[in-house]
Amino acid sequence: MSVYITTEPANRIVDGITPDWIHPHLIQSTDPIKGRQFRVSGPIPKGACLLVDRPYAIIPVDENPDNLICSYPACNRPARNPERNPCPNACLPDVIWCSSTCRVADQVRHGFECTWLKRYAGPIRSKWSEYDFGMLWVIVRLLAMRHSQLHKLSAASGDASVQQLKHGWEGIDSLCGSSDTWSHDKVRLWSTLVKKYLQSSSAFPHDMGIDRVLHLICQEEANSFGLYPRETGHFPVPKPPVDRGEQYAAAVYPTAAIANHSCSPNIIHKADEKGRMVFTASRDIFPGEECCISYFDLTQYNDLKSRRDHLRKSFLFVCQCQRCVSEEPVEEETEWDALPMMESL
Ligand SMILES: C[S@@+](CC[C@H](N)C(=O)[O-])C[C@H]1O[C@@H](n2cnc3c(N)ncnc32)[C@H](O)[C@@H]1O
Repeated sequence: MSVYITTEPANRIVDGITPDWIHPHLIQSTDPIKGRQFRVSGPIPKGACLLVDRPYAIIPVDENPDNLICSYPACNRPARNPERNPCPNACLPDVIWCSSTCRVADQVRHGFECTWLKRYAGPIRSKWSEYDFGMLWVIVRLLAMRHSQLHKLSAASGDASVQQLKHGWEGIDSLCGSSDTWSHDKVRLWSTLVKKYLQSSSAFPHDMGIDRVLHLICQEEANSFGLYPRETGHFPVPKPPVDRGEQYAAAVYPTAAIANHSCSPNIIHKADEKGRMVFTASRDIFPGEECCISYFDLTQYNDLKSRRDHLRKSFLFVCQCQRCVSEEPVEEETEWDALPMMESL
């Protein structure tokens, strides 16, 4: 196993980003091909928790009412109890709080998305697709969260604990993703959707230009996580294989998004009861090693071609993880002696 020793200080990772828990040995560095990455500066035993990151935006994607989650970001628990509260403005049945306390505490953030949801959710779902609606709603929730953070900052300027809140948006701002990565057709579609539904207006009052919102979509598409009932990333795949189940939510995490993919990951990931993304070491990890998750369910794709094809199609990159690189067919060396001699001119 190759081990890369980094000299970066362990606290570098918290620059501008404040997850709920980050292991002191988890650091951020940069790979020339993959971009930002997680490494460890000290040994990590199997089973250790490396990261607990709060979603900056989360939406339910499952129509099953049992899978709806409380909209208040400080809660985000499954809202299964009979006392759950819908929006008084009836903006969208998927918007629910687990209690009136959460609904009241979430007024500023939800107020930002409520009119937009009421006006556009139905038309977008019927004219475009459920996927397009979900993507736009995540963008609206990212901007709603930013709006509520700015609101809290201005209401309590000078309070150090509140100052930390601004870091969440800085994490979102620094996510990778650009329109060059995506096909012209995709970018044209997103551009149409932005102009039609996400321009600043009385229904959606934000301070960003069309190009910045389009860029935010590119970032969201490259970095959002699906949430599943079971863990992703056990490797080697257990026998018999256990899949991760049906997706129930989608979310964007400012810090967890730094994790690159590997087809032989050393981290398993799963959201906890509050929608927070939890990274756990699936084996001992040595100082200097990169920490990777698996972006897909490893029980579904086995050989090099199917893994790389899936990643190229769904995530638009050619996987350069250790497993893929080691499984690449070795190019046969030309046996010059076996070739007929060429006549020289
Ligand atoms: C969620 S981001 C991960 C963090 C990213 N490296 C950054 O700089 O912010 C996903 C992007 O990282 C890169 N990436 C992740 N895993 C990779 C891998 N196994 N091989 C090549 N590129 C990878 C790809 O550019 C991909 O679009």
